[in-house]
Amino acid sequence: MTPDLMAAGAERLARLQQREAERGGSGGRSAAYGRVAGAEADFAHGVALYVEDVSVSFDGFKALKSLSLSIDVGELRCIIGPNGAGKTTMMDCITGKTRPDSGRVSFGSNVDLLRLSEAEIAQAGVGRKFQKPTVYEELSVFENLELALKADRGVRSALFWRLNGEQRDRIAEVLALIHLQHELQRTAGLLSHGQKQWLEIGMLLMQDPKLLLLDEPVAGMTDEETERTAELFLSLEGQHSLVVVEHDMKFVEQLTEGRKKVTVLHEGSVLAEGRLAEVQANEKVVEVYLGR
Ligand SMILES: Nc1ncnc2c1ncn2[C@@H]1O[C@H](COP(=O)(O)OP(=O)(O)OP(=O)(O)O)[C@@H](O)[C@H]1O
Repeated sequence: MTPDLMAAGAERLARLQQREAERGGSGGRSAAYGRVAGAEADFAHGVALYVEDVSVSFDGFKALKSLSLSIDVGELRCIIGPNGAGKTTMMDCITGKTRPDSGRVSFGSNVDLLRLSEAEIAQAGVGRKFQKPTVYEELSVFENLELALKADRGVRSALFWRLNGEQRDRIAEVLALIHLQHELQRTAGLLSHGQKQWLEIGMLLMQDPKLLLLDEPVAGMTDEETERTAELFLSLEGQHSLVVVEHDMKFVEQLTEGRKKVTVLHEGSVLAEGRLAEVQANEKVVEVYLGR
């Protein structure tokens, strides 16, 4: 990128941040990208996330009932289940959007996520991707990734802040991972739906989250985009723990490669866990999915 383009980008970035500051901050949006020291998780036991005995009610309706599951460091876990099973509520509890009535949610063996705010949870290294892409449409692909690095800086320091070589390398690496290396100057609003989803995942990756929660990431994607997304997630496995909530069974099949564990949620708790073929043959699971 030329110095002119960079200066123009920085100005637009500053205007955008100014507008957000005037609106009272971007809340969860910037919170999702800032990273602070303080809540360092301990992964020595090989577990990235523990959800233990979590229950949530909404006006007496039990959305989660003693839900327990754990995700290993570097694991890619698909969570499936019919509509209303509690998948989104579970993610909301992990990310601090919903407070459970009881139970425990811990990041690594030591960070009690129930005591942290949504912003602190993001800062501790838990990234969340909602179903709808939420990139900054008026900024370029590059600027979106740059912003993901700068989000924890004030407007003035963001304006005068320049990327160092390592950060440029990281952006280049992420651009290649999300297949947008040839689109870096393209305005994000002009990208396809699938490309916007990848860009948002790229923005999360800029903060190097230990745990990534992805809610129906391939909804609305073409078959080719879905395939590429599976490749992307498989390439992230090992370096990050990924929890993927998905209804698209072909995609789940690609991700699990015939051997990984899948969790089936139903009526707020775990109905079955095991390899995809095993849970698909499970009578209770078949019953729940009957007619789907
Ligand atoms: N804020 C809320 N107030 C009342 N009920 C809620 C609230 N949020 C979720 N529910 C209910 O809790 C249950 C679980 O919802 P949730 O969205 O977690 O399911 P889900 O598995 O994500 O479903 P889907 O696959 O359709 O997204 C549903 O019956 C839903 O109607």
